[in-house]
Amino acid sequence: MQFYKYQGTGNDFILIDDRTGTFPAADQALIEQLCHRRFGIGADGLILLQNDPEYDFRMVYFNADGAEGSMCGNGGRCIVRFAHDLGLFESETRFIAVDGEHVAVVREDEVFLKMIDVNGLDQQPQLTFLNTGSPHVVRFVDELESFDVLAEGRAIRYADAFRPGGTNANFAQRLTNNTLFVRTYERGVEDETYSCGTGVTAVALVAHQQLQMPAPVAIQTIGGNLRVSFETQSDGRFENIYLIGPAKRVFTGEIDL
Ligand SMILES: N[C@@H](CCC[C@H](N)C(=O)O)C(=O)O
Repeated sequence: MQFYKYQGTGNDFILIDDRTGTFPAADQALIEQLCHRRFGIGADGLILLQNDPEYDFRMVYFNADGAEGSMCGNGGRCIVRFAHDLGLFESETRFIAVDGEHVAVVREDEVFLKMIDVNGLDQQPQLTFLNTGSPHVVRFVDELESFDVLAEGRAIRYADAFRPGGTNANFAQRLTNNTLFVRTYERGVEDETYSCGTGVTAVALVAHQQLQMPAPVAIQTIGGNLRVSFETQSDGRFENIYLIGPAKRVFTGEIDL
């Protein structure tokens, strides 16, 4: 079976053209092994591109632990680039994912991915919880470079308050008027990743609400730079949220099943 490796700001994924619907998607051990960085191809997740009667394609996303995940923003940008590389659309596409419909535009190196609307933020002492397609905690810290994202992220990810599903955990530091540095502990990878698309989206919305940061918010991650644009409604809702940044094919190969 042929696979394609893509990355979006260092969040890396195995992409499979599963328009035949023959990939063994229920085999969690296989997906975990393919994502393993010693025994497999190595990736933060695996994504199937499947047919859908009403959309250009369907995105099915699995975390590196082999379980089906909630929405992946960087993976969404990568599958849009993949579908574009396969010739499924010219510049604008409409696809369906676990959290609903998405539209996206490819413009040179960048993919502009429309995210789901966000209804509100749950402000708790020292942190904020919200769902941008995946569940995210946002916490602002000083000295993010030297912050222990693994230990602090894991503690939030498994905290009683977020059981049973758990949450992803993002740590952010303001750099300029509209720029943030963000590091993320990802549920399902159970480690810090180089970037998390739904995570930086969550951070941008919280930064707008709590730090009055203007849109678009620019985000630096370990793996590169992203932008998040959005519109705010008087009732506190966020609409027309776009995650913007590069997504690239890295290599392709054969899986021995
Ligand atoms: N890397 C992703 C987030 C993927 C979802 C997450 N790990 C989960 O299932 O909670 C992104 O770019 O959004």
